[in-house]
Amino acid sequence: MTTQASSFVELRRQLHQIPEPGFQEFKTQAVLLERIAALPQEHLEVRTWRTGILVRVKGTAPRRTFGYRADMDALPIEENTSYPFRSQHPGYMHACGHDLHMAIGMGVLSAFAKQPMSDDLVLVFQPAEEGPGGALPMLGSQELQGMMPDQMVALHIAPEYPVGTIATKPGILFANTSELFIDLTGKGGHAAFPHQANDMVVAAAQLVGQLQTIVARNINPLDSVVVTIGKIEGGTKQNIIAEKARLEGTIRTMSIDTMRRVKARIEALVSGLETAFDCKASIDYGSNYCQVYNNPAVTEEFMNFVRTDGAMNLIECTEAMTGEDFGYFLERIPGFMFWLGVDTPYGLHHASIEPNDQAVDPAIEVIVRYLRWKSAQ
Ligand SMILES: CC(=O)N[C@@H](CCC[C@H](N)C(=O)O)C(=O)O
Repeated sequence: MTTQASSFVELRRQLHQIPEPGFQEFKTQAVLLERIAALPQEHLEVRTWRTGILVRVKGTAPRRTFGYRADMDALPIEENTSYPFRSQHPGYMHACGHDLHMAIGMGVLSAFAKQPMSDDLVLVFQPAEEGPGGALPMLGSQELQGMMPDQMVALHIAPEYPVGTIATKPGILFANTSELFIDLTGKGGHAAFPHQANDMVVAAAQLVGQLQTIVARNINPLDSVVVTIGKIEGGTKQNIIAEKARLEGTIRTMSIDTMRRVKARIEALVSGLETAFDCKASIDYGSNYCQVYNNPAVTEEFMNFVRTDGAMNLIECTEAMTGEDFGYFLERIPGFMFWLGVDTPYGLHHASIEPNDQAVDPAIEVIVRYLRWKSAQ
């Protein structure tokens, strides 16, 4: 879609071309800061935190602070879209919609910079959502102190819904997550003498199969768990037995208790593998995100607002096994996250995902109307 782009759609397309991984969003930060500098400055207070940005828009008679968060980082994916504005950074792509999230955030910020509401607004541009997680350290930062919102909102694009759709629910929306890194060390050797070596490619292959038994055999079928291995590395050449292998994955659960159970099973299987293959194994759980829990009262109020407002179609959705470190904001601050329809056949994290950015302007407008309405309460 390249017809008649609004200023915020243009921004989305500009950001789409410069995808950067977590805590390396330098160009992204510079583009956003330049846009912020072009806004009327009299009500703004701008701070940076690492590669993130915090902007307070002072209200006309503030009683509260409303927060809006947009994440900034991209994924290590080689883009395969038909976009004329595709990624200029080989091996990186905005495949999770953070380019749209930031453009919508900038639209919300622009509206209030030009015409503040009575309460304060804090726009949070947050790095490193895909990993290692920017929300938790940002929440503990000096820069956010004194700007802490009383209520938080964020959105995530949803490929499966048409443009003009908002989907959310009270209570749990996204899962608890834990990254998973398993390193295996055996004994390398000549491909022709397997009895003199200890092959970590075979061990890794077995472990991938065994890990699938956790969901199938150890978890109550009425509970929901994901164990995904997204990457395997091992060996150096086709005729050398691999001394080392590494598995990288993620665990998703609906409760902390189940997360503990899954990790205990992984540890038991890995320990068994060490015995079975006479190898050494180590497990690293990387970064962990808490669930995204939508405050029921605030979410229901928002859902009623969207129904009454009538500009967008509201769907009460079910929870998903996605993760989001926005959960850490919601752990401390009442608020909610919602899905925004962008109507594309490819899913999140797919190299061919082409979110329809005609969703950007209606999203800005509904969020601005909602915040003005809330501030008038
Ligand atoms: C919305 C979304 O896709 N979020 C990511 C969050 C990743 C968390 C962490 N790096 C992990 O992989 O566990 C997701 O994959 O759900």
